[in-house]
Amino acid sequence: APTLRLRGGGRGARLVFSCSASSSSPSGEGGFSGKVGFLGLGIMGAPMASNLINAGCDVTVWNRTRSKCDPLLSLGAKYEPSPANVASSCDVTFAMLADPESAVEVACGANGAAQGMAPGKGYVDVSTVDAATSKLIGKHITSTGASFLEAPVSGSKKPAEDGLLIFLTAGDESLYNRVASLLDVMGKSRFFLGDVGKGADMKLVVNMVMGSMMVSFSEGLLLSEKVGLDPNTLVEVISQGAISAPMFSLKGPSMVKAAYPTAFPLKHQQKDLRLALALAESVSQSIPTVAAANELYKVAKSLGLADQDFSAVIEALKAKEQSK
Ligand SMILES: NC(=O)C1=CN([C@@H]2O[C@H](COP(=O)(O)OP(=O)(O)OC[C@H]3O[C@@H](n4cnc5c(N)ncnc54)[C@H](OP(=O)(O)O)[C@@H]3O)[C@@H](O)[C@H]2O)C=CC1
Ligand SMILES: O=CC(=O)O
Repeated sequence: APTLRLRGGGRGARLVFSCSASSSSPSGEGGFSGKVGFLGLGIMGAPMASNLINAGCDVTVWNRTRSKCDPLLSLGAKYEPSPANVASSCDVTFAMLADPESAVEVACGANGAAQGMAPGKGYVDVSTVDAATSKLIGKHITSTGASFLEAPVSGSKKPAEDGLLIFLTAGDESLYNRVASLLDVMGKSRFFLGDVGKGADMKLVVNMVMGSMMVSFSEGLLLSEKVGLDPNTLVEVISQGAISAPMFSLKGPSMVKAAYPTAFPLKHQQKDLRLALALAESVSQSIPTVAAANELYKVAKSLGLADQDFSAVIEALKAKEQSK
């Protein structure tokens, strides 16, 4: 059965954490002793790796764009020139990549992590991908004798910086227990959901709800303005009622000003909706609201908003209005 373990653990730099602590729990969890690799230093990967370094872990990093490693190297990280090199020099390697294609390339491609894997090592993929991709990566990793855990995260740039992510893990439970203290540095809670694929599925279901909520919120903001209400007042009213959500309170004020500082890139939200639609189709479930939302994110991408925050989807609605 799925288990939830809440920890007061990761608070990034605010927590003194020993990577070689040796306490253990009945589930086999203990402090992590060994070297940690981190592949992919984008919006999420960089703060997650920083928190591990600040907690005292021995971290080795790699990123396709080499310059993004520099801030981590300044904090004390080591560098290796390929995912294979990171994996072979570390005990456990995390990967935070953009999408299924990049996650597969980094894990299974030329000089990919699988080439540096061996029995006793572990690979933890924290990217948001679909179950089939995760299973493919898991197969490559475990064929080397290493262990595999998928662990996509819920929570955005700020929770990543604050060590307050929610891990949705599945796969090798021994590896889950082995890296528990590392997950607790980067997150506030963790779920172990069973076989590889269940973490990916959970993440896609959560994000399809989030993507649709953002579209609905956007429609409300525009409609309120059009009928002569102050959209800032709408944000305030929503924040006090049953549909209050941190996402609305956080992003609403800047959306009213047509500002979309990127925390969760719109292109990644659209990727998640695309993958969620395929997941629903695999079990013949109709998700018409998500399908409609996905179309709007696609329009937003075509307007050049792919790298803006996903709240910029409101601009696709505005464009529809203008083309009337
Ligand atoms: N941002 C958010 O709020 C959240 C994001 N996520 C998920 O986490 C993952 C990462 O997101 P985020 O950090 O925001 O994304 P970014 O776009 O900021 O970072 C993507 C990372 O993937 C790397 N990458 C992309 N393509 C390739 C490739 N072909 N080969 C090697 N590396 C590649 C990038 O390298 P380079 O620097 O060279 O471009 C970068 O390190 C995504 O799956 C996203 O859906 C999950 C929760 C929250
Ligand atoms: O995947 C995005 C998030 O905010 O969670």
